[in-house]
Amino acid sequence: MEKNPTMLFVVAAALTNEVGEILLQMRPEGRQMAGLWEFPGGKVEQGESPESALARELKEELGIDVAASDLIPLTFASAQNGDRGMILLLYRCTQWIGQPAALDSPELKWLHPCDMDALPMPPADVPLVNFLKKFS
Ligand SMILES: Nc1nc2c([nH]c(=O)n2[C@H]2C[C@H](O)[C@@H](COP(=O)(O)OP(=O)(O)OP(=O)(O)O)O2)c(=O)[nH]1
Repeated sequence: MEKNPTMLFVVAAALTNEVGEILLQMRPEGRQMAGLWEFPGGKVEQGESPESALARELKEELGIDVAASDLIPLTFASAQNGDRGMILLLYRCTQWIGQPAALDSPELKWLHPCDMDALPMPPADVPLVNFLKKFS
């Protein structure tokens, strides 16, 4: 990280329910990529581990409590984010406390990975969705 201080790390969760559906949220108006559907998550802040950043984002965005040990690394994507390189880390999560609520987005949707092609998502998410379609 020190050798590449411009790299942006983003963490995201494939929150998966008992029938294999995964939660997506719509990015709100006024934000970059508004209206696109994304995996809940956000940027890793200075001094945070990826897992504690993701647990923080899931609390802020959905109001749920997740233990860092329940975040299972799944896959990652590398993409350009404006003028910066971005690494997007996707974790599987099947255990949490609370009911996910749309605290930071206009809408939430549970859907199977094979149905995600029907929704507009950020370009960086394409390899993540392809991975989920293959291995979910
Ligand atoms: N959470 C999330 N972000 C994604 C996905 N795909 C993708 O390209 N991104 C991008 C969008 C944003 O440029 C960046 C995440 O930043 P964000 O703005 O949501 O982060 P944040 O919650 O920390 O918000 P902020 O404090 O910077 O406003 O990653 C995804 O599936 N989930």
